Amino acid sequence: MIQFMQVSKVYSGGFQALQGVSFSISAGELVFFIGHSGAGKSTLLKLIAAIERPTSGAVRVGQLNTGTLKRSMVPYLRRSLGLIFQEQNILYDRAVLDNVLLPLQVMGMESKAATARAHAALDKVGLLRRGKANPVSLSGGEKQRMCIARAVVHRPSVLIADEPTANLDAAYAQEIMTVFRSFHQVGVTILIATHDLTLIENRSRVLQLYQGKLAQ
Ligand SMILES: Nc1ncnc2c1ncn2[C@@H]1O[C@H](COP(=O)(O)OP(=O)(O)OP(=O)(O)O)[C@@H](O)[C@H]1O
Repeated sequence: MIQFMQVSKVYSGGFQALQGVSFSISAGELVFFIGHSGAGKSTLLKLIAAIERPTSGAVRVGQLNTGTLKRSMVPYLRRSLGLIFQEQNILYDRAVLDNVLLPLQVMGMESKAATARAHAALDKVGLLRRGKANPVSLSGGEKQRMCIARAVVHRPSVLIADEPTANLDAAYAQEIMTVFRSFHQVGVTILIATHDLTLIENRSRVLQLYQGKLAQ
């Protein structure tokens, strides 16, 4: 359901971040992307979400070609995706619940249904009782779980996380992985870029990037 066909990405300054990358991921897989800093992991995830566009080759997500997708269709693509990127965009002037509600409000969901969904999302990440708290009062691990709740509140079929455990100690990192595994168990496709090899279980699928190319 996610397919990269000979994908290359050259940024406007001329830097080649990805070169001839091809792979496919089936619905319901859990895949880790690893590789050195600057290997192209974030770029690859951004191409899936049409945050960046490929310079050549094709990226398919379901029926959509994200490289050629019209701007007006990008929200439609994003509805099937939950995004957890390093720039977290947490709103510190709003409560945890309101941060999680935001994507549903943007989608125009009616308030009662949206609140029920947001509570359910907070429950899944173990933060139901922190809904009224200000995000400032959350620990690093709790903030990251709030971001996961916000990313899944619209029930995406694919969850994309870029370094979701960066800056977290080992216990918090394992908590975050437990949350991801629980979504994986109910059929969500999970893509995680990480430097932290301890997150990866033996049976997991791992795609390694080296200088913009997929290592074989
Ligand atoms: N918007 C941009 N403009 C120009 N160059 C960029 C841009 N974004 C990323 N790059 C460059 O592309 C290369 C790949 O970056 P990317 O963020 O995809 O790597 P990464 O594997 O995710 O690295 P890290 O693990 O450090 O996050 C880097 O050398 C980076 O400097």
